[in-house]
Amino acid sequence: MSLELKNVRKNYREPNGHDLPVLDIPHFKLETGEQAALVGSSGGGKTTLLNVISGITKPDSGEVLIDDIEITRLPEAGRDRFRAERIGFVFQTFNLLPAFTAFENVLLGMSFARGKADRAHAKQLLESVGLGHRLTHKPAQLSVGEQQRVAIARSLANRPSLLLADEPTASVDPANQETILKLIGEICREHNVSLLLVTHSPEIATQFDRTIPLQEFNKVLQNA
Ligand SMILES: Nc1ncnc2c1ncn2[C@@H]1O[C@H](COP(=O)(O)OP(=O)(O)OP(=O)(O)O)[C@@H](O)[C@H]1O
Repeated sequence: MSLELKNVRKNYREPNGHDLPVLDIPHFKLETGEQAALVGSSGGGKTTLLNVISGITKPDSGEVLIDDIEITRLPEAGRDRFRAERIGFVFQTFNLLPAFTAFENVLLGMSFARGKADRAHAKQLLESVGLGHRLTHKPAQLSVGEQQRVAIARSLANRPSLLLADEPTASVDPANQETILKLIGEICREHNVSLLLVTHSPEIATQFDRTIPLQEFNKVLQNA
């Protein structure tokens, strides 16, 4: 899946009524199958950018094109459907459902968009993140690194073509960070998924094909 942003701007309204510019992106492109890490400091607009790309937040102006479909033109329900069917997410806090097993968490990730759960695919995903022997464990019975691996398996449950990862190793201890990053990279390659990862850590970013400082293409940060 290719992703392109053109002249995307987003301001927030501050409690005092002033506008707070967060994004002003003349152009950004992620090619099909590419893996890129965006690096930016806290408050630089990383989460806002991911929300704009996935259609959760509408920019004030500009275009977001995914495989040449202008998602910024879709109505909210259309953006929700597009996101559910085509985009996977990995979060800093894993957002697993505590009452369900690893296997059920992955199954639940797929049922919303596709209408039917593919049990064999869920099992295969958990096996490919090294958790074939932990299918019936609940999140509290898994280590933190294993929980993140379940979340990675779940993020690909709907066979998305773009994976957005927001600080995916922030809750994982340093020894496991590299393993998790490698795993995300490998599983995206294996399933032909484009990857956009955001992080505040330049060290994490260097592990990907392309490292892009947010300030390089977000003019708000250049003018700050
Ligand atoms: N709904 C909102 N209303 C007003 N201001 C907001 C809103 N959401 C975010 N902001 C502000 O916009 C800026 C960018 O926020 P954002 O969450 O995108 O940054 P970030 O780079 O993801 O930060 P962090 O790494 O700390 O999570 C911050 O200064 C934040 O305070």
